[in-house]
Amino acid sequence: ELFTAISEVEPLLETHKKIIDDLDDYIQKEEKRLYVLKKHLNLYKKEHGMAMEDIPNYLGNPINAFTLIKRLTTDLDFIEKSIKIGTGDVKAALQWTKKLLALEPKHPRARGNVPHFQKTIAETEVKLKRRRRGETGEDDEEEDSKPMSYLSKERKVYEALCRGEIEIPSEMSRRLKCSYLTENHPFLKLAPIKMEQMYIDPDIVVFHQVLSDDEIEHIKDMAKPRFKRAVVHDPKTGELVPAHYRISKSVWLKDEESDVVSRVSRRVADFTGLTMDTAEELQVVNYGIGGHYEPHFDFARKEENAFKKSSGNRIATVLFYMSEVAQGGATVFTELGLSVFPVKNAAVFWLNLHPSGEGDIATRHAACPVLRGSKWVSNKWIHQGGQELLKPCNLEYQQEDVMRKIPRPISRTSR
Ligand SMILES: O=C(O)CCC(=O)C(=O)O
Ligand SMILES: [Fe+2]
Repeated sequence: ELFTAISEVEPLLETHKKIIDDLDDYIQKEEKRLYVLKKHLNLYKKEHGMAMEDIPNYLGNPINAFTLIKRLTTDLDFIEKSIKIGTGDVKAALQWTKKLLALEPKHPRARGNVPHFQKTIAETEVKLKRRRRGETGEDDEEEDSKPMSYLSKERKVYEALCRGEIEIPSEMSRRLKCSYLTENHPFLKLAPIKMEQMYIDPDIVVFHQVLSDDEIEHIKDMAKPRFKRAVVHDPKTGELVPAHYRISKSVWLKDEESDVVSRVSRRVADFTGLTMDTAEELQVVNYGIGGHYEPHFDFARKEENAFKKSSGNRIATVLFYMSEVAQGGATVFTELGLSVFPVKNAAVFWLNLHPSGEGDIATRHAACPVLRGSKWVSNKWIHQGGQELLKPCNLEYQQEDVMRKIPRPISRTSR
């Protein structure tokens, strides 16, 4: 009978409508995705055309060099992701395939697809996790042992400090002084060093004009042919390894290699009042565009093996600025909210350890990415060994992980 037959077909129109809506929705999403991909393709084509017209001129512009690298790394990740989205929602596909198998357990395509979908989901999750870790610059163990909120908060502070958006409290900046350093060595009575306080407790100071242009050129010339990718101490093994969170090239120069290098060491001893007998060699570092060193401590944590073989922990850091940086490249202290922008010929100095010898976690710092230009620094890490008679110690036990209030109250007697 015609009538009954039509009544049974009628509900199919609902399915028909749903298919129209779903297809419509799918096509719209695909069109949007293709539009974004086409936009990227056109940009790639345009930039490539411009680059081929005059390659040295194109790559000589740091913005072009930087965006080329960016297009081939982070942008490509994004493109890959949006192409993958085009192949469907893998999690939903897995769910539907499982439902199909419940009805039709022997369906050969469905059975074959399940492991394939599971593999794709697992791979995507590993990639996401790796990307998250890359952002923090921490390794697995540290990431697991610290709440994510601490690291993401630090990241925000780090980025804001790099942009120069955070100022130290006015109560602190009012107390900061510039002076001539004449103590520590008779030589300084003749040629005092200009000292600028940047922060009080922990004390961070900048010594101005402590390297001459000629000395800088000499050190750079020695370093250039010997540069290697910079490394860090692996917290577990103490071995030196490359790390994604430290991007630069570096080299170590010995005092014996050149009069300039040994003169620099002597000068550090003069203006810090500390012995260089146990100090590390002079490390020279060059950061290109995008080069950086994410937040870290210069001292070894208790659980680390870094300085087991050398004379104690890194009591102090002297960081010489051997260039200005056109844009970016500040040294920032994430616990203090302090940015130090490189000034050529100057050196920034701070103590990494409390008087008790415990690591001072307020000294956590980072080198911001260079946006334009190139950044040259060199540093001298001074160790505890041999400082016993030069630096008064303190029996007060200051635990490494106890965060003292910052800014810390400044005692009257010590200032
Ligand atoms: O380059 C800088 O500004 C800081 C470098 C640094 O923190 C380091 O090498 O340990
Ligand atoms: Fe450092």
